[in-house]
Amino acid sequence: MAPCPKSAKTAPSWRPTLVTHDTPTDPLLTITDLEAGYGKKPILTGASYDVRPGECLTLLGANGSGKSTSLNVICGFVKVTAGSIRYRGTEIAGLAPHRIFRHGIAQVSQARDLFPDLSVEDNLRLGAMRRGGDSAAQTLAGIYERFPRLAERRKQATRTLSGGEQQMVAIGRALMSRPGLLLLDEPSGGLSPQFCEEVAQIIDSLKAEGMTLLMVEQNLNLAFRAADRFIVLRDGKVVDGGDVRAMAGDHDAIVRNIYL
Ligand SMILES: Nc1ncnc2c1ncn2[C@@H]1O[C@H](COP(=O)(O)OP(=O)(O)OP(=O)(O)O)[C@@H](O)[C@H]1O
Repeated sequence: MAPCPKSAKTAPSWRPTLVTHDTPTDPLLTITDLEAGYGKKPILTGASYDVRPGECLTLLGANGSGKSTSLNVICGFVKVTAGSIRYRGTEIAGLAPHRIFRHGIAQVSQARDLFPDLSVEDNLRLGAMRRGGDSAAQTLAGIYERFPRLAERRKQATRTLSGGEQQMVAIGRALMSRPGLLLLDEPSGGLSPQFCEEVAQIIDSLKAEGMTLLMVEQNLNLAFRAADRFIVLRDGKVVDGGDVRAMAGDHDAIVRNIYL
């Protein structure tokens, strides 16, 4: 096992603020009867679920069940054909992606979507576009405290970083916007066991700081370690779900439900 990475143990100066609501139990995100797809091909066919403040909800499901599509719909990259997406009580279904981003939803996509020829710092700064000025500089300092490895490579072209380091840039860039809801699509995808552990520790620290997370993750060890609750998508609908701790480690039952 690789030594514990320094980056995940270092306490950052910036921490996400806990969201505040009129009622503490209000969901942060409420998805109701959501339908979406590509052209005439329906993918989500009436999905309903919510994400509560400060929790990590993991979307599970077989390949092609619509997990990534769900995140892309929430961000406005895939058009909603029916149903509702309410974030902090405001309807965001149908808004353009930049407006949804301004509402405080940031995504780390599977492809990471970094600008390979830009420096690490320039990629990070792009994440602060919804804000600016001194607070962006302060947040950048916090990101470097959280990821010292990126501080060392701040002037380096992003394409020259390892896959794991690029994932840190992608997560760091999303955090630069100080999101109220962070969407993570396969954060451990294609990473070595050492970086998977590092990603798991990053998620642990974000959760400890009160960040709300909606995650798609095929690595079930990571999914169940990070998640408070899970839902299972099948044929574009939610067919199962529950509290991870209540499963008391009986993850096989969930896996059977996903794949059989
Ligand atoms: N841009 C697109 N155009 C057309 N079809 C698409 C597009 N993106 C995804 N699909 C299709 O939508 C379905 C759901 O894809 P999605 O990526 O949401 O699944 P997933 O559950 O995340 O799968 P995986 O676990 O394999 O990543 C798949 O059949 C896929 O081929």
